[in-house]
Amino acid sequence: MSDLLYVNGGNPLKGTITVRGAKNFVSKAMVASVLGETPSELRNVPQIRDVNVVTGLLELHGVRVDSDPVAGTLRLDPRDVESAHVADIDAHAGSSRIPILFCGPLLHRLGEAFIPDLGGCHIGDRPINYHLDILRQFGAVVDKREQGIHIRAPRGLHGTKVELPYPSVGATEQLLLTAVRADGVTELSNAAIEPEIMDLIAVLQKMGAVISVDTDRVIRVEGVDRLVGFRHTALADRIEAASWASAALATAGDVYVKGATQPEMMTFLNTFRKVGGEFEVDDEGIRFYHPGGDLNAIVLETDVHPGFMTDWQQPLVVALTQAKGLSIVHETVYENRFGFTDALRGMGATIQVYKECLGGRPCRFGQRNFHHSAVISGPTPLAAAEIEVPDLRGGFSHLIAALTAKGTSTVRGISLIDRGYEHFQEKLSALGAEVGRD
Ligand SMILES: CC(=O)N[C@H]1[C@@H](OP(=O)(O)OP(=O)(O)OC[C@H]2O[C@@H](n3ccc(=O)[nH]c3=O)[C@H](O)[C@@H]2O)O[C@H](CO)[C@@H](O)[C@@H]1O
Ligand SMILES: C=C(OP(=O)(O)O)C(=O)O
Repeated sequence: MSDLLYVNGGNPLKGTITVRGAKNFVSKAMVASVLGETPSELRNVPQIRDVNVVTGLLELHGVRVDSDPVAGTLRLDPRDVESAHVADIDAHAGSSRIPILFCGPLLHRLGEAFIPDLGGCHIGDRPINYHLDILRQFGAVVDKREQGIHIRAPRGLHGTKVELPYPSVGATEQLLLTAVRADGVTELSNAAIEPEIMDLIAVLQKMGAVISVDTDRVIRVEGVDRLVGFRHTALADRIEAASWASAALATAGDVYVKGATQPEMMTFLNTFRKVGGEFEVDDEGIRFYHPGGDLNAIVLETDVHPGFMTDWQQPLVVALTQAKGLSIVHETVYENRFGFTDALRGMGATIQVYKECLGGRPCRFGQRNFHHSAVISGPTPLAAAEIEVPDLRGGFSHLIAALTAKGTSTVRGISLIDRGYEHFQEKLSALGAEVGRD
């Protein structure tokens, strides 16, 4: 199928779509299954490319994966991991951020692992130094090689005390997936506590792990000798839900997101309301709509949970181009997440990016050369354009811009969006958008 989408914009998105399990949880739960002695079952799994990539990695390592994509169920049987001969790991290098999380489970199962270079969105340098430091603290020996890292644990893995310099999601997950079967107690200070991490902890607890989370970002894990499989229904994708909410706002539409849940979206909902959007929560999902009249400019800072998620930022910025006045957005999680605004400027948006920390407290990127603050002046009509998708959320943001603009836009590279948005073209059509491929 062509990698280009035609979007005839200018009409409000209206209707109902469904979101399923969170990309940033499902892939980690799939990795956790390797730690079990018996098969696991994961439900509410979306059909997205990251799930396919992790399925490929698991199969490579001898995990049998049976999937019912329509029902959204995965059965993961790790009983043959020890007998797998991994010769072809490069096949999946570069596709996602997940390979690094195989370290702990594979060290426990096999005593060694080869991890290819990571992929994921190009929104900053995205080093893995915290991951490697954590693994070394557990007693692993890490050799950097040309196309990845080779890691071994000749003397086993032992509980340790770690303080993260920054509450990294991936590094917290690395620690959890390694500590659950390490010898002794592990304590992590300054841990990330995103809802997807809490759901991973729930999965590990079902498997037999002993993990406690304090209110001060301290996680304690008591290592156990064996873990079993889990049965679990993935929490909803709060990033996808917020993306559709932003699309509803930018196009002056009305979208009911079935499956969206309030507790994980509290911070987004507060911001959505301040911008002038309205929402109604019920037992099945959340209705997001533009009530008419002007939208309001806001000052916003992205942060780790419970702050405003960085992954919500890019779609919302498109809606802010339609708000009255000057909005300020300070991106404090990634140093390079405003590249997508180039295309918005080309469509008529007034957005300036700055190296300074605007609008709030200074962040890690302040005294350095990163354009990590944006000032958006609106409202500005957007004009149809030819756009190239830069990354997952930036790509969805470009789609929203094309839907907001009158006329026909061409959006290239849309397969990047498949990594995190299930059936997005069908969903757009269900909301009345005029979209098509050659
Ligand atoms: C697959 C997945 O779940 N991806 C999510 C995960 O990414 P990911 O787990 O990669 O993000 P992290 O929370 O680790 O990154 C946060 C910050 O820490 C820095 N850092 C991280 C690790 C490290 O070893 N060294 C280091 O300096 C990063 O460069 C970044 O500036 O959390 C991010 C923050 O909520 C989300 O945007 C991503 O959607
Ligand atoms: C940055 C993202 O994902 P990843 O970490 O998989 O690149 C995202 O989901 O927006």
